This record gives sequence, C-alpha cells and structure tokens, in this order.
Amino acid sequence: MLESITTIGVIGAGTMGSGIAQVAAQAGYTVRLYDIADDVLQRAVERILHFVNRAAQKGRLDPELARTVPERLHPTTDLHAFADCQVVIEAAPERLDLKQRLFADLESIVAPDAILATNTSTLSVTQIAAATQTPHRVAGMHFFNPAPLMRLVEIVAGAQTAPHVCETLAALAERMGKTPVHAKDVPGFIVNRVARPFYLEGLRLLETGVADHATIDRLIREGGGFKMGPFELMDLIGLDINFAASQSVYNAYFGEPRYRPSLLQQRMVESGRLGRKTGRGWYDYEEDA
Ligand SMILES: NC(=O)c1ccc[n+]([C@@H]2O[C@H](COP(=O)([O-])OP(=O)(O)OC[C@H]3O[C@@H](n4cnc5c(N)ncnc54)[C@H](O)[C@@H]3O)[C@@H](O)[C@H]2O)c1
Repeated sequence: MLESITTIGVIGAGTMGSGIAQVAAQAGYTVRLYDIADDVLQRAVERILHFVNRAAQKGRLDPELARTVPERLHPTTDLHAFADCQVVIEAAPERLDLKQRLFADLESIVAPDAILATNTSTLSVTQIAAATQTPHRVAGMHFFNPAPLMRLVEIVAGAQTAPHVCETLAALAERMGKTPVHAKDVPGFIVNRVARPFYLEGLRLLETGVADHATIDRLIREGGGFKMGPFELMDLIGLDINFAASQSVYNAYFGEPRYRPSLLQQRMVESGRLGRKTGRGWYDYEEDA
C-alpha cells in the first residue's frame, strides 16, 4: 500500500496541519492542504516555505528537494479536492463533533480504500471512526509539535481499525523520517497522558501562589533539565488546544481529580491569549508573531 501513496490530504492549516503538510511535501508527496479560509491557507503556505528555506540554508534539507516543495503544496478551501488522496491526515481543532463531521464528509469524497487518519491528541479514535461507514480505515496518526522537528509519531488503532491501516501509517511515518510507535486508543494515548500532570501541576502551583509562571518554567528547565517549562510549552502548543486536551482527558476518565483542568487555563482562552500563535499567552511574543 505504501508504494501506491502519492498524494496526501491534510485538514487544518494551523500549528500542526502546516507542520504535517511540510513534512509530507519534504518527503516527496503531493500535498493538498484544506482549511476554512483563504487567508489562513495563505499564511500557512508562507510559514511552510519560510521553514523549508531555513532548513535548506542550515543544511538540514537538500536544497534541490526544498526547491520542489512549493509545486507540491496545493492549498484549498474545497474538501472535494481530496478526491485523489490515498491518505488524509486531519488536524482540525480538538472537537469531537467537528472531527466526526469531517470524517463523515470525507468518506463520500475519497476512494473506498483511502486511509483516514486523525492527529487528535486526546479524543477517541474509535468515536471519530464511528461517524463513518468504514471505521476499519480510520486510525490515529499523532505527530508532535513542531511536527517538522519532532521524531515521534503515535499510531493509534481504534476498536475497528484494520491492522494493515496502522502498518501503512507506520511505514508512511518512517518514509517521512519519523519514529512511529503503536499506542492504544486510550485518552491521551501515551505521551499526552504522561504529560497532562506536567501542565496541571504547574497551573496548581501558580493558582496557589507558590511561584509565578516564569519561576516555575526556569526551575523546571534549569533544575529539572527539561527543554521547556509547562507554561512555555502551553504557549507553544496553543492554550486553546491544551485546554481542550485537558477537558477531554478529564471527561474521558470520568472526572478523575488528577486530570481536573484549571480555571486559569479557561480564563486565558476566554481572553484570547492563546500563546505564540496569537502573539500572547503566558509570555509576550508580539515582536515575532
Ligand atoms: N498544538 C499542538 O501542540 C498539538 C500537538 C499534537 C496534536 N495536536 C492536535 O492537532 C489538532 C490541531 O491542533 P493545532 O494546534 O494545529 O490547532 P490550530 O488551532 O493551530 O489549527 C487548527 C486549524 O483548523 C482550522 N479549522 C477550523 N475549523 C475547521 C474546520 N471545520 N475544518 C477544517 N479546519 C478547520 C483552523 O482555521 C486552524 O487553521 C488537534 O486535534 C490537536 O489536539 C496539537
């Protein structure tokens, strides 16, 4: 199946979708990138080409390959353009109803043997697949942020996913230079399950006035040897996405107190301070936004 893949559809041109589109184009695939608005797509393509050129300048990407990326990228606001995609990777916002609707729509557009993958961090792959008539071809393909740099990809089988679908996605991840790991369809899979208390304990320390967010980040980096503290990481991920993931894991584990989201997260989202992507989150990025 891997050899028959030439064209990959990516849904959502935000933080993850644009990164995944970049990775796929750099691996030599034709990429169709869907979003709901032209200006979002335009910004995404500019961002991708900027990163591709930078990677080529720094010697991390073959300049010949970098030159071919623009002709491989096909932005669109019409999902019907995905008709020739053998694989679709969905990276739309972390909302079950939205993802279910997209998968149901896709089913009537792509070929019957096309693979439908979701980049969800915490939602049930089984539940997303249940919105289709062909749940055997739906699986999770969970990239990490930033997708062009992070090697790990979790491959997640839903309750009805056919084994060959996960095998093909794992082989595709390898073709993209990634390290695939098979994970079970449990809320948060492996990495987001382990990482959830990282953010939430940081928020609880802040809520109870133990330390401010910059101090917590600095201690975790300097004392703990982590690359980023929880607040810096939330800004990179996007506070809206991180909050949605917190809610999703909390609800999926029947209100398990360990995973209780924080009101502070909610306030930040309500005030539109979503992190790097909006120029402001826990920190100010106005200059490089
Ligand atoms: N941000 C992270 O660190 C991260 C890491 C791994 C996985 N994920 C997952 O990836 C998915 C996307 O997250 P993100 O951070 O890229 O979000 P984002 O907010 O940066 O991007 C989402 C994109 O989806 C578009 N969109 C909105 N409604 C849509 C619709 N109806 N159909 C198609 N596109 C629509 C938006 O315009 C936006 O461009 C989520 O499921 C999230 O859980 C995020």
